[in-house]
Amino acid sequence: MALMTGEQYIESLRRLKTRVYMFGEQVENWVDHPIIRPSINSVAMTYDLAQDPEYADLMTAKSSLTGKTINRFTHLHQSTEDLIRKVKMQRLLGQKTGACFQRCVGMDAFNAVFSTTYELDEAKGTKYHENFVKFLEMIQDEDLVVDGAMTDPKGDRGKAPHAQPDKDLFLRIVERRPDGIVVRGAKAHQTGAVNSHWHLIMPTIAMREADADYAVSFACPSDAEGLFMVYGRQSCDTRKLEDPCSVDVGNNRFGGQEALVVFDDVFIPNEYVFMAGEYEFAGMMVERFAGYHRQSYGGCKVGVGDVVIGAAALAAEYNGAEKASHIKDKLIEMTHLNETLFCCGIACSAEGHPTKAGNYQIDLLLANVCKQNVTRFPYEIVRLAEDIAGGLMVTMPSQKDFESELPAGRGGESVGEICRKYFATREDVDVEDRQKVLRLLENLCLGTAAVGYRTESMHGAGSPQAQRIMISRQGNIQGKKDLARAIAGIEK
Ligand SMILES: Cc1cc2nc3c(=O)[nH]c(=O)nc-3n(C[C@H](O)[C@H](O)[C@H](O)COP(=O)(O)OP(=O)(O)OC[C@H]3O[C@@H](n4cnc5c(N)ncnc54)[C@H](O)[C@@H]3O)c2cc1C
Repeated sequence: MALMTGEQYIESLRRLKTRVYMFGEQVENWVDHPIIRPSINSVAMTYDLAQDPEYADLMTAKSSLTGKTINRFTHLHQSTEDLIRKVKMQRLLGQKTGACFQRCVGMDAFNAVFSTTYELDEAKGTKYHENFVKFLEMIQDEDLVVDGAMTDPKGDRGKAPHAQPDKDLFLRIVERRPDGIVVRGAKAHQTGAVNSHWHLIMPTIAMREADADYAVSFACPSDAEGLFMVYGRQSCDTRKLEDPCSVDVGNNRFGGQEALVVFDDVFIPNEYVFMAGEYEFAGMMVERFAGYHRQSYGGCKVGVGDVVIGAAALAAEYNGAEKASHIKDKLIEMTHLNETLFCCGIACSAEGHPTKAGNYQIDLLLANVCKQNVTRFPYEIVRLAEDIAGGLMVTMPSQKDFESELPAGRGGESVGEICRKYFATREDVDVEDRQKVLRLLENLCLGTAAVGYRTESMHGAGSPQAQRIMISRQGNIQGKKDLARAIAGIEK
């Protein structure tokens, strides 16, 4: 199989025996569950767009491993052009779904594990790179989705993994066998975990010798024995249970998803192990994955930002306020912020360079600057969108009220007629269209999609301080002091 369709992807999930819990119960048919399905639809879009000749250049690539045409989400970047196409592909997906489409974390993990295992083997004489290449060839050939799993629960943030009172708060090796390892622990906040075929696990922080059992990287199928997931709630998620087709949901087709992934003594055969105790290389893997993922946000958040800006512009138009100079200026500001993020995504890609293993890596300083801006600008874009939208975005009666035929008015007008009368704006604007756009904005600013657009912008790929540490390391203040000395005529 070269490229799957969205429908084939959804059918492939039905064949997995993935164990999922939600609201305290095991979910049997999670593929069709109204809360989960929109996130599956978002991933399906990564398949459907790859089938469309219009997007072939962005969505597909020639595999550096097999020479076959593959989905770009499984590709090892071969050039700065590849890195740029990745960011453009992510913007496209954000525009088409208005949500998190979840497949980026796996792609970022592939590229980080590929280059790190190469250098690890070079230093230690191990065979992890060979293992990883075989694994990735299978993923590319079968066009599978892989959860990129880095974040451990971490317990007491002031203590190293081995010093935690509960040793499972960082994922670790609990047994070494001749044919593989047994792992125990969990990965938290895992994007797209439930609808992934495989998980690619990486350590969450740089480690010392005492943490060697925690320096572990491996791949594992979603339905492995001992693996299960607890689905994460999102704001307003149960609206999908009330009626998945209601205008109140805001985005009926697409969404994102996170879960706690638990490894309750899972056996990993040697062929899927990519690091097992080489703690000196944990930091390299973390830094590379984080770098790629910080680049990613210069694409996906920008695409969703395009939808926020478009919705705000429509809300202004429906209100009859679109010609006001301050509204125009606010839309300009939103666009300026959004395009600044895109500039950062493109810049760190254009300044990329090859790794020893041959795939391309982004410029680390610029990727961290990109993500640092992402921790701020979507919040300002959302603030301006809420300003333009007006209060009805959060006070609007339900779709059921708009449809109610219950007489309420003096003259027998129904609740629905009353709602349509008082929430009408321009004569040529359908009240339902106004409802739809305000609910979409609510979804993006405060509802299920805000998980991806706001809080993931803050913490995903690392909280803001993590980028500031990298910026301080990469910023070359010493070199800048030399420049100043030279211009000022100060001798060293
Ligand atoms: C929507 C969403 C999707 C995500 N998807 C994924 C995914 O697919 N894969 C994945 O691996 N991860 C994922 N993450 C996890 C993300 O990388 C983490 O949220 C992030 O690294 C922060 O970790 P935390 O949430 O545990 O926050 P915390 O570690 O609790 O951080 C909270 C605050 O405490 C500070 N802090 C924490 N520890 C220290 C310390 N030792 N010293 C000083 N300050 C400290 C932080 O800087 C921050 O300000 C996702 C997160 C979100 C919100």
